[in-house]
Amino acid sequence: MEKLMITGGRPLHGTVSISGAKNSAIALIPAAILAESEVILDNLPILSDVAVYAEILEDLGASVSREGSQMKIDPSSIKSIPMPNGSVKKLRASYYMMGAMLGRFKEAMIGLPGGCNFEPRPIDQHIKGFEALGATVTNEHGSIYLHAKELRGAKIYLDVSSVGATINIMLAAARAKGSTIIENAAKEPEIIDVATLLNSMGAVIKGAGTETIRIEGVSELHGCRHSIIPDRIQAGTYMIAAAATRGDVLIDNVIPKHMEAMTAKLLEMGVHIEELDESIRVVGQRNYEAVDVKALVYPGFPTDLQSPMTSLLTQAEGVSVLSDFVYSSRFKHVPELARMGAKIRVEGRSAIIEGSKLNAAKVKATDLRAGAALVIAGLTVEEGVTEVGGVEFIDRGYDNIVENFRHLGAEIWRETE
Ligand SMILES: CC(=O)N[C@H]1[C@@H](OP(=O)(O)OP(=O)(O)OC[C@H]2O[C@@H](n3ccc(=O)[nH]c3=O)[C@H](O)[C@@H]2O)O[C@H](CO)[C@@H](O)[C@@H]1O
Ligand SMILES: C=C(OP(=O)(O)O)C(=O)O
Repeated sequence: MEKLMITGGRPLHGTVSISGAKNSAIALIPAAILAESEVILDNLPILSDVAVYAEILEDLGASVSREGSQMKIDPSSIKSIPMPNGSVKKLRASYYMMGAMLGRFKEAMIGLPGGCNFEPRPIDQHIKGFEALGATVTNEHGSIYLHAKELRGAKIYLDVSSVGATINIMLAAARAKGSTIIENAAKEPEIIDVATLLNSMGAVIKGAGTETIRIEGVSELHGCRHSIIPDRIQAGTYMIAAAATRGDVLIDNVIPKHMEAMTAKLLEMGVHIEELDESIRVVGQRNYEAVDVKALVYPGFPTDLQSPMTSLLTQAEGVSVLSDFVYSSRFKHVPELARMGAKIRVEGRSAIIEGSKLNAAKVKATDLRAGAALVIAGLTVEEGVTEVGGVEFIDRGYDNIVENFRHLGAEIWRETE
């Protein structure tokens, strides 16, 4: 097991280039199995979740090769094989194999997904969508069995605008007979990215990025080449780290429009921000104002930046209230930050954060973004060494995190426990 060691107190300076988005990559890779020929993905991040997804496809007989940030997937010899255990248990997004296999083979057997379990994460809306398309879905001994004689387009109203359910239904509906309409669809940029790939493969999808998505099913999809959008959550994490260390960092290869909720909150706190075409410069200040943050679905403040933001708010003067309206109890980072001297109490779906100086401590990440929060907290500590365990969670979602922070002047390194 590895841990990160951090000697903080150094303002971050320089430029960091953001890789492709995890939450796009791990939907685009399964989407590729809907094609009959090779799909090439560019700007792929180097993450453990991506490596695990490549394994899943290889286990099914696809040919997958990777060179740097490019992955070539030839799904022509893929087979329908049950996947009750193994790699599918290692990540959350293995649920996309349900929609992709259903679209391609009209059947699938997949173990319930793993990944970050900061609270119960139901998949009832995914199942409701598959059933509406004509599939029979059963849950037996921890695996989901899906089968359809034929997939037929349907009108599906999502009770919650779920990212995963929206994408999963798009995957299955792309090769169903007739039209599908998803109402109350999620609007996250990664959904547009998946629709763009599917349309380049020959699918007919309109409205991705709005609450109504229309899909005209087609009988066959072909290979194509696609470049993945930048990771807005990694970008937001570096913006927060720059502000927290009172540094001056240019975050490059971002889509500033995707960062609006983050940028607005930093400006409200008193952080200096310059927005350029494909980059954002964050200049930290000595004093920050306490603010209230509400994590919501896109274009609201992202829940995935809620934990890193908690660490920054410990550096503000006064009391901030951070509420998560997507995941009501995503606060496993709070007791760990408390070990570092943070004054935070959780009430219902809110964390109430009082500004305070943090101290070095031995802490443990229990999920990906909790890990990012602890690294940021460690970077602000002026004396001593902070030890962050649970690095395997951080490696799920941060491409080259140690090298990137070192390049920005941080003293951070890996050690084996
Ligand atoms: C692989 C991936 O892209 N993960 C992201 C995706 O997760 P994921 O797709 O799992 O998250 P959802 O958008 O589905 O979840 C949003 C909310 O809907 C609820 N819900 C969801 C599905 C369902 O069938 N029933 C239900 O009740 C969830 O419990 C949660 O409260 O979006 C989340 C919210 O932006 C992010 O935190 C994750 O990083
Ligand atoms: C929760 C996250 O990811 P996943 O849904 O893949 O667990 C995340 O990226 O913060």
